Amino acid sequence: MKTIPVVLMGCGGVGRQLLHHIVSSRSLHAKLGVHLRVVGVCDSKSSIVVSDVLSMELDDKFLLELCQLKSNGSSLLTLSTTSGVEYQVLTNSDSTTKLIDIAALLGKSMGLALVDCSASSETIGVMKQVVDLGCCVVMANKKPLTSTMEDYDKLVSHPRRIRHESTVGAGLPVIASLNRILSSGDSVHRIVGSLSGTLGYVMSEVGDGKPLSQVVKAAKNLGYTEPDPRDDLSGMDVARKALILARLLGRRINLDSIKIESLYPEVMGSNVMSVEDFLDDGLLLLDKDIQERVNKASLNGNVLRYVCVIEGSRCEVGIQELPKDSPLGRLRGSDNVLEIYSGCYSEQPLVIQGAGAGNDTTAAGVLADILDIQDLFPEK
Ligand SMILES: NC(=O)C1=CN([C@@H]2O[C@H](COP(=O)(O)OP(=O)(O)OC[C@H]3O[C@@H](n4cnc5c(N)ncnc54)[C@H](OP(=O)(O)O)[C@@H]3O)[C@@H](O)[C@H]2O)C=CC1
Ligand SMILES: N[C@@H](CC=O)C(=O)O
Repeated sequence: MKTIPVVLMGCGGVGRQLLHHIVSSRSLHAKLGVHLRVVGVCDSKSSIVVSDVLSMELDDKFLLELCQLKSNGSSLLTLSTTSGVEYQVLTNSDSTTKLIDIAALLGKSMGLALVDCSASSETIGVMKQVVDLGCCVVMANKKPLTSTMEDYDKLVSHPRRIRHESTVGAGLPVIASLNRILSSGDSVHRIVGSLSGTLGYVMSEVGDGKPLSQVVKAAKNLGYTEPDPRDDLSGMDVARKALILARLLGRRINLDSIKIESLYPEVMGSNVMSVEDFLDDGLLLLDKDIQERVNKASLNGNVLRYVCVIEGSRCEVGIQELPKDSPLGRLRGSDNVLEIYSGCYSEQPLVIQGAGAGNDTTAAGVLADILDIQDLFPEK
């Protein structure tokens, strides 16, 4: 039996769903000869860590209680459990030091998978250090890989120990497929796709005549959006995915090299209004403009789609008018589609399509990534 010690950073929609998947997959994992031993869980303010990371785990009862607490909107600091687990609660200032200590201890013995299901840039420092300490990192969070080239180079310096399938297309096998193509020596010359579950859903719903202000709220309730939906509507979340793909193709570029079209003006930015004000008031002001664009496209037999194009030195994300019956035009709901053109796929692209957002599919992608690195962990 292999045991994979896991520390989870972020127990929001995706992180909690991951813990649920881990708990409900116990018997499957036992058959596969692997056990995921969760030794720590962190939120934005604190961390909970077992007293002895070499031998103990946060048991399933504890993990489910923790999920319940977080889904009620409480901080980990307020957890009181009926499970008998011995654990420590650390505040933010002590959490980083503790995580590094754990990584130093486990990295050279039984290994550690540090899983980033936060939406924060604050995790980058600790992620880089644990990589140096011989640990594995698994990410749903796009921010570490879209930081500076220096941060990126450090994070990917041990490719076998990093997995980030869910950063692009949620649970879809985008990164794995691209890595397979690239490792065979095939060269990818064009990627075009619809890479946002939120914007895919928004575009197909406003195309059906629903107001933007209504469908963005629905996308948030369905778990498709980033914590602040403006990260989706600004195009920034798609730009991050484009950057991750472009860097995978070997382009040494940063976010500021990407042409990005925003669906809202700067006066509705996060430095001007709160998320609540944007959702309640700001969005209403955008309804008319988007509906006019939808109607104009419709007169030409077209629909609006938010498209990512990576080709040569071109890397851009924005709204395009496309024929209703094109692969992107036919997309519905939160589905993503990605067309990859390469030497082997030159006339007809390799196409990857399916649900591209949602806590369930994203967490499933993260869990599959953790299992994918099991060979790096010793048999017990
Ligand atoms: N939802 C989806 O469809 C997809 C999401 N993703 C990515 O998954 C990630 C998580 O998304 P989601 O679960 O929806 O986001 P949520 O906002 O629901 O959860 C984020 C969690 O991260 C915690 N957090 C914030 N800062 C830190 C920090 N510095 N250290 C540790 N934890 C921290 C938050 O803590 P607190 O509870 O205290 O606020 C919260 O628990 C995002 O990066 C997103 O881009 C990727 C693909 C698809
Ligand atoms: N907010 C993102 C979630 C996945 O990355 C999206 O809508 O695609």
